[in-house]
Amino acid sequence: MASITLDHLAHAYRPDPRGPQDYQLKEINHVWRQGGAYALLGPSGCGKTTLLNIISGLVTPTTGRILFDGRDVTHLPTEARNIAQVFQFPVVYDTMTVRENLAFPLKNRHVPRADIVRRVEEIASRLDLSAVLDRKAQNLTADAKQKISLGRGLVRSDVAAILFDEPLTVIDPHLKWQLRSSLKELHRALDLTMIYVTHDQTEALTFADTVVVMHDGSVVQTGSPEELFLRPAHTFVGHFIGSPGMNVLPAEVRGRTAYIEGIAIALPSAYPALPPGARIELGVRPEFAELTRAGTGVPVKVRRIDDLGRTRIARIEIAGHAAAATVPEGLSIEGDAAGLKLEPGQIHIYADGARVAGEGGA
Ligand SMILES: Nc1ncnc2c1ncn2[C@@H]1O[C@H](COP(=O)(O)OP(=O)(O)OP(=O)(O)O)[C@@H](O)[C@H]1O
Repeated sequence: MASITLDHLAHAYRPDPRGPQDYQLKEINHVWRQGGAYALLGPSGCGKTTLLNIISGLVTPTTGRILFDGRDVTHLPTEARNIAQVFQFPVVYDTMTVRENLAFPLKNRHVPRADIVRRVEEIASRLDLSAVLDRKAQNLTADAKQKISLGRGLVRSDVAAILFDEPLTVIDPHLKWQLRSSLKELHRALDLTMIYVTHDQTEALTFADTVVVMHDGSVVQTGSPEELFLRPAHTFVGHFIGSPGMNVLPAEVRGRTAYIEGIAIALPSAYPALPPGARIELGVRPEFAELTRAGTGVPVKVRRIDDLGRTRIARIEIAGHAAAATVPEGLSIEGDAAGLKLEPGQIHIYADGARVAGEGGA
């Protein structure tokens, strides 16, 4: 196990980068704490795999350093980094049994036989593979093969970190939730540093204690699932996390009031430090925006109401801008006119996408 430090790390695939636009990974400074459960979350093409490959040694960064427990490994090859990796698609030896597959990484490192037996059985049991331990891998389903790949990643106790690159892509949907919780339990039991790359917020939020959100080659926020939900540092995080995502509306802010096309919304704090000329937006999650009767709160137009089972979500317009709100139990709306009540402490103000802290709040 190790803590992994990314020190002023940046990467451009072209050999002669001329400016920020040439970098697929913009400068990152981050410490992956020893024993932490991390997710690296972001849409396709944001740079997740590039960063993972820099950590594992498959890609050498254009600038910056990578340190394992303070030791500079930037120019060390993968084999010298003691990293385990699990990829999207199974990497198993078909002609070996499940037991032999799981034991392989340990045998290679001359781990004592008794330790191999114990560890293989522990990992097999946690991944529900005990019943097939003596079967050849080739006859197993794609799900079982991917579980073997996960097991091969998890079986070593001496690795600096385990990197998972979208490991549940090929797994049948009904098994996914089960494996997600198995991985979480495995993390608790094995005390290893785990970095889980995904574009799926549910996978990231259920697995990780700390989620690193990437957008367009940059880390836009690092925080607990709760922080990402309650205080999105960037409008992208607000959109990307949550279902539906945060409402982001163009606004003007004067004193403790925001105006959306002239409609006043009271704010809990003032924002004297908003940069002049910046694009100002108000962000509020649908969970903190409640539909009310027409004539109360902010006037809105209701486009439709979606019944999601446990909750109802109204698709609304605020001064012509699309938004979503929660419909409280028992509220019935006649026609398309309604009101909107916002929870003041859950309103955020953004300048050019970045959250601005208010001043003098309650
Ligand atoms: N070998 C390469 N040469 C040039 N550009 C590359 C190379 N590999 C990736 N890129 C580019 O770098 C950017 C980041 O890609 P990367 O694969 O790291 O993103 P990602 O978030 O992992 O996406 P995905 O989930 O689709 O793999 C993309 O614009 C991609 O086209």
